[in-house]
Amino acid sequence: MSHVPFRFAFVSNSLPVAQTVRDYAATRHLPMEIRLAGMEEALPVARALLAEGTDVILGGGGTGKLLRRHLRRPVVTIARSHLDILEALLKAREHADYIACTCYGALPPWPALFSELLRVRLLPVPFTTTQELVSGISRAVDQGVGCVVGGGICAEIAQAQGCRGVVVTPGEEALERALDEALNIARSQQQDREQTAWLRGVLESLHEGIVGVDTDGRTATSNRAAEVLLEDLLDSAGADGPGLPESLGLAKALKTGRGEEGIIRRINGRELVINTRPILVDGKPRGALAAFAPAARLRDLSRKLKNSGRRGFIARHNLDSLLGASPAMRELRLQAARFADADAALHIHGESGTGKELLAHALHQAGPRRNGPFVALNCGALPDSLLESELFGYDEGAFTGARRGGKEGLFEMAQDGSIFLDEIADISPAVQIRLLRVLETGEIFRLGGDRPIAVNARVISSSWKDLVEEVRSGRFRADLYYRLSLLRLQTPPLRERPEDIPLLARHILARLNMAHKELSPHVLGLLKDYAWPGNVRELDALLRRYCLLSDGGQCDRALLEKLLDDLRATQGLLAPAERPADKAPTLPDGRAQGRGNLRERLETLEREIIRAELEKCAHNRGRAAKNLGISANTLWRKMKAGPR
Ligand SMILES: Nc1ncnc2c1ncn2[C@@H]1O[C@H](COP(=O)(O)OP(=O)(O)OP(=O)(O)O)[C@@H](O)[C@H]1O
Repeated sequence: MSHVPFRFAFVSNSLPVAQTVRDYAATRHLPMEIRLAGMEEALPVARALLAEGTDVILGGGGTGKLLRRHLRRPVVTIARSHLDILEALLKAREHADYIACTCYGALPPWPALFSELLRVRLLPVPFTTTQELVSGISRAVDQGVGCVVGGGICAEIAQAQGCRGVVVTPGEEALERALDEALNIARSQQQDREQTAWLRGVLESLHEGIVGVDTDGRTATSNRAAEVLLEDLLDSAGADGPGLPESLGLAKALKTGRGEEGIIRRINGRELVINTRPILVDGKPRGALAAFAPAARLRDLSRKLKNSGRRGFIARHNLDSLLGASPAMRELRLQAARFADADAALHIHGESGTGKELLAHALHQAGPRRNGPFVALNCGALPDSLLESELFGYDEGAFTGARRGGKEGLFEMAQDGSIFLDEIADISPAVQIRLLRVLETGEIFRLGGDRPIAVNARVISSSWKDLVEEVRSGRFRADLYYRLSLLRLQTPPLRERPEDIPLLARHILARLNMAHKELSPHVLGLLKDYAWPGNVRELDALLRRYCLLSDGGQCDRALLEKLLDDLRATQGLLAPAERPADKAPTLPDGRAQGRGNLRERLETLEREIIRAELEKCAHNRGRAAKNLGISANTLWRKMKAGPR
């Protein structure tokens, strides 16, 4: 027996009819619950059945019609066919030729026809309540009918009044039709339930809040996200909050029959972006839906999307990229981790190549803006006009050749992220003023634009020049300095932490796919002895050169010595004022100034240094060369060159 997953119930006031229905249902293996109830009790009985999980209610002619009128769920009536009525009339004719026939509701057309056909007198007894049925039958009996034909309990009522009664039981055809209909209804209800479950699943899996209202503005549906976003405006049962359809734009969608996209409203203290659409069934409005999300989340998504298409706007390094086990580097990492969270303007001071930019990336990555863009600009590399248009952007027509539609500046691009301004000490007084204004107001004006644009970017700046010194000498505005350096970090020069050199050297070789290249303790010693005015960048460059020129995996000590000598020879090319790393012996000003071009002056200076060192070492060339970190050969060569 195949299992039918539905529950049916037949509500009737007649036991024989109920038995007929149950017997027939059994032949089709359909479970059928039977409830005997008079017309007055039929409705509460049916409601209780539905509440208990009955899928479809069936009722006899009168009861069925009554239930159909009052229940919101479909009800199947087992309507007796004309054949069933004819059969009952034939049975009644055996006993009487004046017969009453009961009819629920309006008078049907068949009594006249059947009366003529069967050559009997028929008296129709219309009723809608048991009371009417009883009094109708009683009147018919008084009028002399010899038999009462009808459904349900009419036979019992007739018998109670001393008259014969014949019940019209539904025949097979009527039963078959009714049970087919009940099955169809149950199946389509199940499909509806499945569809609803899918829809609910879709609704609940959305991050957007969804609220649907009917044409009266009453909430018809909502999801969990809506409850979270609207809080007490929409309680968990989905009841309406005050004016919710208005604030969500639903009232307008209902009124105009048109939806809208991107409505921005502040509801419950939260800025929401709302899309609405009317719900039309057969072209007629049946309600409206609103889908909404917090504006902040949409901005976040759009920023991520923007960033994914913009290479170079992502911080590539984190605090672990900042190598070094020296106490100075450990302390720097610790402080950086703390400052990253502080989310205030931060200035990094340090010599060239000490990792200021790397640190800026790491600060962004470790801070609350890590999901926002990281935009970097070397301020020293650009002329004023270009620097301003890069930083602040420009409006269309700001200057000849300005791009159509204008251009977003880096401050705008860094929205909700960080902007790294390298070589900040080099910006002109004009740019300093503009930058100060941005930091003070949190707004920028594009070049040629008159509309302030709010910007929210953490400013990280850096400089190898000492900004305090720059302020003192009047080259840098003090007010801007204070704005930029609420927090300060200093990257230590490599010569102050020679213990980091082996680690850095191995890391650089590994990055060059040269991890197999050995560095003997002697070579590492040479590296540690060198002053590294160009810091880690210089170490990086030297090792690159070393890898290019040396062959095999062995440590080529001679080559490294030569490369270091070459470095020393070119060291002087950096003017001392621009090379804070170079804390080499200073000489009386007059001699340092010298004469000739820069190279000649530097050579003079170099010879002075060597001479001073030789004097210090009692003209022991080996010791002097060692102290200066060059080979004895180089020292000899440099002395031989003599003054030109
Ligand atoms: N502590 C460190 N660990 C690993 N790599 C480092 C470290 N410091 C610097 N570097 C590397 O050295 C190079 C120079 O670093 P960076 O550009 O950050 O220095 P900088 O101080 O900003 O230099 P400049 O002032 O000249 O712009 C980069 O390749 C960087 O990865």
